[in-house]
Amino acid sequence: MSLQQLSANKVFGGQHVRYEHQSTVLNCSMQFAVYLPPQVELGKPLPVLYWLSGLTCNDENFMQKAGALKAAAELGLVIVAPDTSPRGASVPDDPEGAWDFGLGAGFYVNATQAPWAKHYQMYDYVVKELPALIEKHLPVSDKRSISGHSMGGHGALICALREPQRYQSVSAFAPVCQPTQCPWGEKAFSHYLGAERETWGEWDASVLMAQATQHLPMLVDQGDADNFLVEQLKPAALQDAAKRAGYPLTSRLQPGYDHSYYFIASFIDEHLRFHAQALKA
Ligand SMILES: N[C@@H](CCC(=O)N[C@@H](CSC=O)C(=O)NCC(=O)O)C(=O)O
Repeated sequence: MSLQQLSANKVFGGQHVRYEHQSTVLNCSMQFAVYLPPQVELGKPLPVLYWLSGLTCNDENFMQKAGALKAAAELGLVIVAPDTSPRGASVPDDPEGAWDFGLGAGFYVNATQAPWAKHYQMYDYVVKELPALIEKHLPVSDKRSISGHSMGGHGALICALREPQRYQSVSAFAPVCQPTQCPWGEKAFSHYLGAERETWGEWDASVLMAQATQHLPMLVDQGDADNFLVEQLKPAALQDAAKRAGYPLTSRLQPGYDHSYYFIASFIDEHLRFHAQALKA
């Protein structure tokens, strides 16, 4: 597995670098972005925060809009931002070109159904293949945390709940908390996973949390002026599951904030400090 560098920009004393590589699990070429803080110069492997973006995003949205890099530079955190789906002419998309399914909307699950299963294996990509690549080629340690927004918040939660041993902490902005019970999730899961709804629970954070035995530090922020809050996001489902499971969830409702990157930019420093503490413990 090799990496091809696409671009590099100095920022806050570190480097923002974009790479391309051939993904074995996704059967296509993929691009991702990395922020390497100035502390890489000291020669000690650094911990990594994986950021999973939401619907319609690629590796660029977070790096350009979240305002995270100054705090990452101060904290000595590497940030890795993958794309949100497999890409390329051979990858199937929503037949009607809708933005909530297909390209830009991989939902971080491993699809089981044709024609999606050949490429849409985003869970294995972000949990296994990409970290292995990063840890082979970049100056990082195997200390990982994970965060994300909306569809990517769902992704971060399910990665941490399914394989807590791989992460030190997890956080999310406006995550899709119960994808088995909301229109975005029902559309994606019925295509990627098939009609048998009983199989969907293994990809639903609220279901997984109710069964969780290993707990990680978990922080969730949600804006109360988010236009997707009631129909798609359902934070109460996650809060109820946490209560039932005794999971130490910090879930905050932030007054006046919407679903945009302005919301993420307002709280990203707190999330980075939260992860830095867990990664250095
Ligand atoms: N394309 C839609 C809006 C889609 C949208 O709001 N995407 C969010 C994530 S939503 C859940 O996963 C996002 O992060 N967009 C990228 C950005 O840079 O803002 C529309 O046009 O309304």
